[in-house]
Amino acid sequence: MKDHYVPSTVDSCSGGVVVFNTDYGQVYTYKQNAVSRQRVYPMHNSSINGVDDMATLQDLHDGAILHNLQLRYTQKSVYTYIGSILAAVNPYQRLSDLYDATAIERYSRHHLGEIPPHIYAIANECYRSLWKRSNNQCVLISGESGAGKTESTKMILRFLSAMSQQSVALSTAKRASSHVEEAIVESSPIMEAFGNAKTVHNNNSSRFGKFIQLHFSQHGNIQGGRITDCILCPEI
Ligand SMILES: Nc1ncnc2c1ncn2[C@@H]1O[C@H](COP(=O)(O)OP(=O)(O)OP(=O)(O)O)[C@@H](O)[C@H]1O
Repeated sequence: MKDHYVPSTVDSCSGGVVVFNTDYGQVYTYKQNAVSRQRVYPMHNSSINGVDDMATLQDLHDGAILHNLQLRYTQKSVYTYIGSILAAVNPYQRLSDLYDATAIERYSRHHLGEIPPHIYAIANECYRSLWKRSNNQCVLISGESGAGKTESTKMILRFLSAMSQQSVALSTAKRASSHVEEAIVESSPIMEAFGNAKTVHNNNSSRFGKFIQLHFSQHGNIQGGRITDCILCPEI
């Protein structure tokens, strides 16, 4: 309906009264003459079945976006594209196999959009674009407190670290192992120990923003990195 569109089915229409059953279990009853084309829209198939790229949704309103995310969430698909942007819904539980070594391997072999949306696909696109575009690449992660930004950052670092180690293994110009990848991945708990706190929104809330820079060699391995803290949140 107009204030907040919700997916519904017409249950009955008789005696001048229309009864809608929403997909979320509510029942709404309206006088038939109050149900106008401005208030009720037919749902497009893309909204009914759900899409993994919301740029292809044919219904363009908040309700369609929220419904698509909800539909995918119930199917344990927490990632959805909006073109080249990734929307992540925090599952608040470990989803088996979603982030393991097999997933890293799989996403490293596919371009963005070829297989289901994933944070690794964004990391892979970023890594490949370093050479494809011969330019620095940047991933911006934003969301409200507890949305999963810190976890997403760690996933990206994990993926890039794996790519780095792979490139070293493949490189003919072998380098002395400096364990720089491990150092970067393992820096997270140390940063969290100093800068995180329990809040009403998040048990492990970062009370500062992070600008993380990684430096890659021409061979594709991480040579070094830098973490700059910013946007300090003093209130807890
Ligand atoms: N992909 C995920 N899979 C499983 N659990 C997750 C995932 N992302 C986040 N979580 C859970 O949600 C909690 C909050 O996530 P996180 O700390 O990343 O949020 P945040 O956006 O960084 O919050 P803040 O802005 O308060 O620091 C995590 O401690 C973890 O338990």
